[in-house]
Amino acid sequence: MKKISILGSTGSIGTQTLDVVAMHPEAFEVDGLAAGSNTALLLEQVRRFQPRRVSVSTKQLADDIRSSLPSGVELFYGNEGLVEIAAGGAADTVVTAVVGSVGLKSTLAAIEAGRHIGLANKETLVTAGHLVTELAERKGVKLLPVDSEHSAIFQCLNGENRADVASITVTASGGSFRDYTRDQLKDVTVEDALRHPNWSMGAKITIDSATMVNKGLEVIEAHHLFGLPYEQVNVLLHPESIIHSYVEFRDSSIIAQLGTPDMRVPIQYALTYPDRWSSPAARLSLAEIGRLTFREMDYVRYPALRLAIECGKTGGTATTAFNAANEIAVARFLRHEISFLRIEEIIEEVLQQHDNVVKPDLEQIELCDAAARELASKL
Ligand SMILES: NC(=O)C1=CN([C@@H]2O[C@H](COP(=O)(O)OP(=O)(O)OC[C@H]3O[C@@H](n4cnc5c(N)ncnc54)[C@H](OP(=O)(O)O)[C@@H]3O)[C@@H](O)[C@H]2O)C=CC1
Ligand SMILES: CC(=O)[C@@H](O)[C@H](O)COP(=O)(O)O
Ligand SMILES: [Mn+2]
Repeated sequence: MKKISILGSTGSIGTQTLDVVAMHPEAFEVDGLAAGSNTALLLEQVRRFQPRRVSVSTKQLADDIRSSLPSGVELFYGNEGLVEIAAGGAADTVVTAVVGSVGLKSTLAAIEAGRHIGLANKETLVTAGHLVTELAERKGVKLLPVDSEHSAIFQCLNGENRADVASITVTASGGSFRDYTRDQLKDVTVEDALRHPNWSMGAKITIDSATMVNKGLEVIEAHHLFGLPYEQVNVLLHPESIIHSYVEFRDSSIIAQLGTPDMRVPIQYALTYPDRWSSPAARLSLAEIGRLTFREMDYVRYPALRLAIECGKTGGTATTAFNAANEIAVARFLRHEISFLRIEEIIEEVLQQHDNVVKPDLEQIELCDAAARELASKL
């Protein structure tokens, strides 16, 4: 039995992780679940998966559900609660599926405690990639990618010599507005932006996908996960999201990973690596699809992607500021406070005022994150 804990069990990745657990009850045991505020769903998950430890985002929510929990279940709350679920208990693997850099401390705590990480929470690597990867290396902990593109690259690299890698290419669907001109983006609504053509995901990542910030975060995530310089990380538009990403080797061979868009596949692979188990994901029929299409990435149409890659190349706290500004701007867009195009403007304005710290420690990252959030909230 593999014991797993999930940070963000009530979200898109969290619930799909529990789907994978439910498909293999003989193999997985749920040790801990951390949710934000969806206590109704959390209680349902507690009844079904019988974790020993749970957490919610506030003391009030913890007080609200205390009497509904079976006896013996330990209850925590707040950021300390996330850390408790990540590092306490007895999990072998922690799936990091909270959204945003709020996941950083708990991810570091899980690694410190020697837990392998099923890493969905890409913002953690964007905000403090060097801290996470260095600690994982020191602790001998595996960072197993859940993000579909990174899982694809991870699978393509299986058994390969890293020195033979010429480049990796992260594919991008183009998001909800892939066929819109920049002029047409002026009046788009939150509801339009939340309609991703291929994936059903949480609200924040769906907006990130529409601005192409998601691909920027993923380039930075790939740089940290696979230890490659930015010059060896490419992005390619691929509207069908069938080729999840690929690796080109120095002999010109390309190995790609393909599949129908279903996050249960990369989630399960992170939990069963290096083994492959059966999955209910729809089988891919290339004959039925007939044609896959690709387009050169357009960095003028998607300026936030260019900006993210520039921040990655700058290094230090530039990516921390980028991520924090984006988190605030997306939250404001989702609350209908700003327009869609204002998201990338706010990121750019925050970066213009950012004083970069090279090789920051955790405290410097937290300070930078807070400052960028404050500014992005005011702009
Ligand atoms: N969805 C997808 O297909 C993919 C997602 N990812 C990444 O995975 C991560 C999760 O995304 P997704 O599942 O879509 O997001 P969702 O918004 O669907 O879920 C987020 C989860 O985090 C919880 N949460 C939010 N804030 C807190 C907090 N302060 N304390 C504790 N828990 C909190 C939410 O709880 P509650 O709902 O109870 O408030 C929820 O369980 C993101 O980093 C995303 O970029 C990567 C690849 C694909
Ligand atoms: C499922 C997944 O991994 C998402 O990150 C997805 O890739 C979003 O798609 P695009 O950002 O390519 O639109
Ligand atoms: Mn992805």
